[in-house]
Amino acid sequence: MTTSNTGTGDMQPEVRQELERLRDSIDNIDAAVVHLLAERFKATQQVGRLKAVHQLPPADPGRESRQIERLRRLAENAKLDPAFAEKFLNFIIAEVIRHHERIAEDTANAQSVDG
Ligand SMILES: C=C(O[C@@H]1C=C(C(=O)O)C=C[C@H]1O)C(=O)O
Repeated sequence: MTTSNTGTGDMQPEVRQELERLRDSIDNIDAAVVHLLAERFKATQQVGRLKAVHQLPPADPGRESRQIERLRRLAENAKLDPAFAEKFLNFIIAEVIRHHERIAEDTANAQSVDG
């Protein structure tokens, strides 16, 4: 067992209060991020269905490059590490492309069953 302080038990009341205030703010921001991501995925699911019906490819590398450039610029202006912003967007886009591949597969299977 270590002696390091990992909890909030033995903290001065002012420090505890400030920590709670900051953590409340972090919780609100995390909730906003989840809601924004949910909205983004709702929109990308619609793009996925549109692409599947019109037999367009799941990924669009040109669009992705433009988004990454734009997000890096926004990050720099907001004093956020642009490399982190790029990694974060790439992580989300990879998940979206997986969804689009699945939608394309399901759509193709449904069309072959329908004849
Ligand atoms: C949502 C799209 O599909 C893919 C996912 C993207 C995204 O999550 O922003 C961007 C380009 C595509 O690779 C799209 O083509 O707009």
